[in-house]
Amino acid sequence: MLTVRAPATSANLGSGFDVFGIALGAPADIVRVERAPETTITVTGTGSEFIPEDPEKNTVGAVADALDAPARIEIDKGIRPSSGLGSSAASAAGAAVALNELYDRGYSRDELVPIAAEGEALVSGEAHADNVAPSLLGGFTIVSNTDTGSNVTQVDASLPLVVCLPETTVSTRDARDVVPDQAPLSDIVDTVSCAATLAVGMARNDPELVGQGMTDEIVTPERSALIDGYEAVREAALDAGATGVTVSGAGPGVLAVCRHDDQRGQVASAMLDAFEAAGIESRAYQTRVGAGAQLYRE
Ligand SMILES: Nc1ncnc2c1ncn2[C@@H]1O[C@H](COP(=O)(O)OP(=O)(O)OP(=O)(O)O)[C@@H](O)[C@H]1O
Ligand SMILES: N[C@@H](CCO)C(=O)O
Repeated sequence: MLTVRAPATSANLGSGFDVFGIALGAPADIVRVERAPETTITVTGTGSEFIPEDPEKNTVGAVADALDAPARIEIDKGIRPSSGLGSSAASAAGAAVALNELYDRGYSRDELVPIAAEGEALVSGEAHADNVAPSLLGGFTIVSNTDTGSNVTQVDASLPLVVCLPETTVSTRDARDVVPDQAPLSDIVDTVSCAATLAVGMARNDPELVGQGMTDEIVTPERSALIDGYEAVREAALDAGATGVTVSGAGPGVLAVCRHDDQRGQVASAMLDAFEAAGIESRAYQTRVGAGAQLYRE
């Protein structure tokens, strides 16, 4: 049996809607595979009661199909679904790495990105790759769509992070419905400026530049309105020393970038307290930008 640990991810980072993503050190999904005449799936772990085991409906089923790699697949969920932490993408990325190895398909990690994105198409209606790319490659990723597919640029960034996850859910489908079709040119100019600043910050491991570049006035204001307590949590994290705060992926997770590891405790406490003051239970992960999916043999 082959085992893969596939990390959670945070997409968008404010200014990079559908483009930027980072791998998180924690949490993660564990995906185990062994050859079988047809694909079967079992799901255990956090939120597993909301995840279909039917291969036609689970992201890993789409990946097994795309790789023509039928298998008995066990998913142990460490990442709650509809969290904004790339739960569905982590399973897909883990399955892509595991099945590629199991059937000796020989694809590189870059080549597995569009294959794992087939799973995302199944659940959100679009094969967006901004969660599967960092889960496969680790670090900070930039996904761009071209006529011939998608290109991914990756940087091994290293930054201290806090991700605070309220006990509420937001489905990516619903969160995509509130994204505006058009935006004023001045907002687009500001977003490009922020995105460029953030990318340079990642390349330099500079939390000030990354935090500065996490602002966007087009998508995040609409998305954050779906998260009760968001503004208070954001302000609390900034007051506690975070350099930037934004919605993680489609939400409701909230991502904060910190200057150093020791600061994460106070930022996490501030975010938890602000959610609690809004009457919402939450949990916080004190983590860092992490590595991509890791393969183990048992
Ligand atoms: N292996 C899987 N893991 C998690 N969710 C899955 C999986 N397969 C199918 N799903 C479905 O995908 C949906 C969750 O995906 P959704 O995109 O809303 O949230 P997410 O993956 O946490 O992240 P994000 O907001 O970061 O994209 C749920 O309806 C869930 O049942
Ligand atoms: N970029 C996607 C990622 C979902 O995690 C979105 O924000 O809808």
